[in-house]
Amino acid sequence: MASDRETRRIEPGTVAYRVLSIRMIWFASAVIVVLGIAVAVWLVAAFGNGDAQERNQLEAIKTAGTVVVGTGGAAALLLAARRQRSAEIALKQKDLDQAAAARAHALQEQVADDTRLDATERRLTELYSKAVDQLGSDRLAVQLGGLYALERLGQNSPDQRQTIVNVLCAYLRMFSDSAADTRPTRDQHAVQQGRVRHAVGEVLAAHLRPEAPDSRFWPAVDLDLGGASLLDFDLSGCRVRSADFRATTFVGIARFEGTNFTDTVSFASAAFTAEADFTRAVFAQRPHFISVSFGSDAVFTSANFTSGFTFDDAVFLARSRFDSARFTLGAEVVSRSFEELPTELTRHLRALPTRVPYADIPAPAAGSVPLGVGVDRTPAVWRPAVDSHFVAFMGPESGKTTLVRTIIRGIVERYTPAEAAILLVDYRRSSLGYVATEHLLGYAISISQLTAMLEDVRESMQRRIPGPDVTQEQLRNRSWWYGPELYVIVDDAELVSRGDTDPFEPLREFLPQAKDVGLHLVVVRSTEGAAEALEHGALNTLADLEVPGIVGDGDFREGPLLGGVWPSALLPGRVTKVSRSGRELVQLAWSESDPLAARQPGTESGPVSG
Ligand SMILES: Nc1ncnc2c1ncn2[C@@H]1O[C@H](COP(=O)(O)OP(=O)(O)OP(=O)(O)O)[C@@H](O)[C@H]1O
Repeated sequence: MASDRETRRIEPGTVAYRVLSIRMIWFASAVIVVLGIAVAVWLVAAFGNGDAQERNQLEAIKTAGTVVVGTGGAAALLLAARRQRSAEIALKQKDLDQAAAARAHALQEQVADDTRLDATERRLTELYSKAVDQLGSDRLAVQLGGLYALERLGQNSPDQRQTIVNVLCAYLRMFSDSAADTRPTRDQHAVQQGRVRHAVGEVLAAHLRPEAPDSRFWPAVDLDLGGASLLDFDLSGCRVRSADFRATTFVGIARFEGTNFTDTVSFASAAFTAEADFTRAVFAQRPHFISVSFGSDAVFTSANFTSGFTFDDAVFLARSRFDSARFTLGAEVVSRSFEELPTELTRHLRALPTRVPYADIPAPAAGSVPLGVGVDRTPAVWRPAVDSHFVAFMGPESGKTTLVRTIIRGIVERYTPAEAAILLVDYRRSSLGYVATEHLLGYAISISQLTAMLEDVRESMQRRIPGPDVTQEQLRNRSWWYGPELYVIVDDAELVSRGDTDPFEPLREFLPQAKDVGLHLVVVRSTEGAAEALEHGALNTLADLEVPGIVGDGDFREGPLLGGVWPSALLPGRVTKVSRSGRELVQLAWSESDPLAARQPGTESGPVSG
């Protein structure tokens, strides 16, 4: 009760009011009843006789009574008004209380939401960390489990997709040794990693295809695969936002058929070891193909370059197809064949003629044997006085014998028989009768002939080894022996050195000191099995000596053969020439197989057999 009398302390915005007590109501009622009885008794006693004066007095009393009643009515009205006001205040207070309760409820919900979000985030982080751990496991099943857990996470949580794609790209970037990727391996760990990488590539592509079923498409994804070695990469039909393939090596066919790049894309310094298929690809921004190397066919048929392109210093080792491709020239969109495009678009694009007649090669410096022409049309040469030996790896029907003949012709044209003697190893007899000059010291078509010849060579080389009495002056002038330099030239070397048999073993010890003894070994062989062959025998010594050579047509799976250069599907005569000074794209010289004697009148002689 005491609290009823107290003025309630209410928050700002609420109204303070005093409550009428029950005791006060009883007291007022009793006073009124007593007052009424007293007035009635007094009226009867004072004015009961009815004369005029008493009537007047009674009237006055009635008036006074009326006034009193009126006052009471007014008081009642006041009370009613007060009651109304308090009811309204109560209503208003109720509203305010309800609003406060609603606010408190909203706050509670917010806290609950935050807690829920925290829990979800924690769960996601746990799942994510676990999946990433699994991906890094040593066991295939665990790795694949981690990969598919990440995929599910991305599928269920759209805001996590880019992060998950980044993780997958980072995983692929861990493998950058493209040479190792081509070597056949029995190492279980490497085989397992290959499977996981393949699966990662498939998961990425599966979520980048707009027509993927069940809302599996992840839009607006950026790819960062710079520097990676990607095996049989297939992004065909995908739509990605930006893509970074700088210095990426594509091992095996790279498929970008119908791929839509909606933002920037760079293939700068990338290497395609096999075919690159960009048929119907769409490039919304200008793609960068600066210094890219297309080891095999580059197909851009019906591709759409909506903002032009940059192919500065790109190297096309094989064919490039741009038929029906669409380019933007200024404001104009054109669809022309690549050859018809203005040079400002194509001026940096390097291409070589498909056939260069030997006679068209500009005369090289003295002592240089011409091989063909480079992209700038300057002669590509072998300088026997500087680099004693030379190796060439080329595919079937790609110009091996033509190269052998070109080298022989270069030697014959530059040196007299007294200066250069040729021992030609030609099991296929492709060049039988080609060297009809005295330069030809021997012509071996079988292992027995070759073995006997090489034994002779070994003996004569032995005699040329500088003895202890050779002076420094003699060493400088190489004047302690006289005779021609010996060029041992081997065509189709894969037929000669097979398995563990290497007939050139007797020459091996002389290869490092070739300049002292005047020995040159030229090995031309098929790219098939070349990586294996480089591990053994004389070829292995030549590889250790980092001799110059060429890598041409062949299966990229052989891996890099010389100076990190891979064989790839190339046109006949097209090769990469490798030397200590770098690599050069070359079209080898073409010439008919007329015997050299026809050009060397007076020096004619029959081929010398074993
Ligand atoms: N430098 C070249 N430029 C253009 N085409 C060439 C060149 N060399 C060879 N070819 C083409 O390749 C064909 C095969 O040439 P070549 O016989 O020299 O190849 P190969 O590799 O020795 O063949 P094989 O595998 O039978 O030994 C030639 O008939 C010619 O059409």
